[in-house]
Amino acid sequence: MTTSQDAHRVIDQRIDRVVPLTTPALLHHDLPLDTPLAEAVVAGRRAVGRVLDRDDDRLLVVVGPCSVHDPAAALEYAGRLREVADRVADDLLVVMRVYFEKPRSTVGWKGLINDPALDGSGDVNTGLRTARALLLDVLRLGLPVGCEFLDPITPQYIADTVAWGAIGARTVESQVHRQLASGLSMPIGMKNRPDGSIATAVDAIRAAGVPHVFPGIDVSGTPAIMHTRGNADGHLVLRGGGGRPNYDAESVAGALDLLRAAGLPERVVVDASHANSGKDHRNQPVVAADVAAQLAAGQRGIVGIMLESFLLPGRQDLDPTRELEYGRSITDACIGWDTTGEVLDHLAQAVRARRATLPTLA
Ligand SMILES: O=C[C@H](O)[C@H](O)COP(=O)(O)O
Ligand SMILES: C=C(OP(=O)(O)O)C(=O)O
Repeated sequence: MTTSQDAHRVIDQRIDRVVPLTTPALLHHDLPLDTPLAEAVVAGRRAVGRVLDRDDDRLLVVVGPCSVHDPAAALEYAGRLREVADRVADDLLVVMRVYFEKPRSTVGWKGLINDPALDGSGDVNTGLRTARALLLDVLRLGLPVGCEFLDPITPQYIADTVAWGAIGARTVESQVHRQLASGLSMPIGMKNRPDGSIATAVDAIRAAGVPHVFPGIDVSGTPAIMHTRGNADGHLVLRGGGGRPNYDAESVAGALDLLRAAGLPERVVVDASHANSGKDHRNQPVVAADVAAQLAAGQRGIVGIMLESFLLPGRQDLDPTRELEYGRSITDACIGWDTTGEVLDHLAQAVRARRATLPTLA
C-alpha cells in the first residue's frame, strides 16, 4: 500500500488544484428534462434516424454557431432558426448545432463547458449548468439539438437532450471516443480525420457499431463499467482535410464506395465548413450549392449537411481587453443570419428537385 509519505511524492505531481465536480444526477435534478421535452428528444432522434435510413427523403441540416459562448445570443439564434425550420420542414430536418466542447489543434478556448467565463478560470460546474439550461431552452423552442461529444464524462450531464451527435475529426481514431459512441443514445456522425483520411472514420463507424465494455461514470457520478449495445446509427461526415475539400461529386462517390466495401449503409453528411470551406465562411454557400446540385441530380447518398452559422458573419478574436461583439463567433467563422436563410431555402429547393427524380417512397 502507498504510504501517505510516498503518496505525497508520487500522486498528482502535476495537478495544481482539485475542485469537486457536481454529479450528473444533481444537474438533472436541478434542470430536469420534463416529459414533453423527453418526448421531443425521442421524436428528434427518431426523425434523424429515419432521414439517415432514407425512410424520410428530407435532408438533415445541422446548423448553428461553431461554438456557444453567449447563451443569450445562441437562444436568439434558436428563436430565428425555429421559424425557418418550420418554413422548410417539408424538405429539411433542421437540427440546431449547439456545440459546447471545442477540440483544439494545439491550444485555445475549449468551449463553454470547460471555461464559461472565457477567461481560463475553468469553472466546469457553471459550464455544465449553463450548457444544460441552454439545451433545455432550445428544446422548449421546438428544435432538436446536435452536439459534439469530446470529453468522455460530459455526456452523462447533457446527452439526454441531444438528438444528433458528432465525434470530431481529431478524436475519430480514438478508441475512447468510439466506445463512447457505441453507448450513446442518438445517431452519431463520424468525421473524417484532419489529414483527409476517410478510412479512419469508416473504421470508427464499424467500431462504434458493436458492443464495448469500458470504464465510465453512471448518472449518479459513480465510477462504473459500461457495457454498451453498439450504435447502429453511425454515419460518415465529410469535412475535407489534408488541404483539400471532399464535398464534390467525385469525393462523395468515393466515400460511398468505401462505405459499401465496408458493408455499411451508403450515406454521408457533408460539412460545409472546416476544410471544406478552407475555414472561410464565404465558401460555405459555395459548398452548399454544390451539394444542392448533387441532390437535384438525384444523389441519394447525401443524407445531410452541416453549416456553421450565427447571427453575424465571420469571427472575432477572444480578446480580454475588448468587449465581444454580440452574435459573432469566437471560434471558426460562421455565415451570418441572412445567408443562412438563403442557403436553407436553396437546399430545400434541391430536395424537392431530388424528390422529383425519384419514385415515391412506400
Ligand atoms: O470547429 C472549431 C475548430 O475548427 C476546432 O475547434 C479546431 O480549431 P483550432 O484548429 O483553431 O484549434
Ligand atoms: C471541431 C469541429 O469539427 P472538426 O472535428 O471537423 O474539425 C467542429 O465541428 O466544431
